[in-house]
Amino acid sequence: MKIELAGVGKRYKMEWIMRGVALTIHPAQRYAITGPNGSGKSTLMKMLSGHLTPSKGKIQFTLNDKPVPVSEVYQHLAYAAPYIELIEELTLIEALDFHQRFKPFQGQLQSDDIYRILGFKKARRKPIRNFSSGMKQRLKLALAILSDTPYLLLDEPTTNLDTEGVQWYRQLIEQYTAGRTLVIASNVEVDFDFCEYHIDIPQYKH
Ligand SMILES: Nc1ncnc2c1ncn2[C@@H]1O[C@H](COP(=O)(O)OP(=O)(O)OP(=O)(O)O)[C@@H](O)[C@H]1O
Repeated sequence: MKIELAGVGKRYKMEWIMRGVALTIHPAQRYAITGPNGSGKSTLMKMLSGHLTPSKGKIQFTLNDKPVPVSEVYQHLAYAAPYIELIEELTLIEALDFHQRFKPFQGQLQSDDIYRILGFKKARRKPIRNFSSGMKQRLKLALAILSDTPYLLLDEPTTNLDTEGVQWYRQLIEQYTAGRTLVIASNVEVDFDFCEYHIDIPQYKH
């Protein structure tokens, strides 16, 4: 996926969160969006996902040299973020089945492989509402990273993860993101230090 932003700005009421964003996210490259709390990382991620319309300027999505209408971007996208909730009523088995109906997993990955990758096989019949916050975060990340989509957005990926969880996240990135367009919003180096490009939000504040 290629994403081109021209003169993009976002305003909530009278406050401009960002202005004059001109950048191109190139296919199969990895980008980090950085900036202090409240600077607008999530706002930019939501615009990059097609879920939020800019107040000013234009965003164009292109896949394999064909334009993608903003209403269809979600079909090519996997997105994990604190504000995108899991369905808490489902058990893990049900959540994986439900997810696969809309977004198949990569290659030959079956539910059994996903349990193994997640590392909590015993929780298969547990409702997600009873998962710990770290387990929920692992599940969110696995659903997004293991999906077979060309475009992947991760907002604050290591929230609630312990040291082992952070290493687990980095290994998933290494194994399952080759050839995909990856954008990570975070303030924690370990989340994004492997990204080729860094986009610092404060530069768009003026
Ligand atoms: N729906 C909304 N209505 C009004 N203001 C909003 C809305 N969403 C975000 N904002 C404001 O936009 C600014 C940027 O918020 P955003 O969540 O994008 O920042 P962030 O860089 O992701 O922050 P954090 O690191 O704390 O997650 C904040 O001042 C926030 O209050």
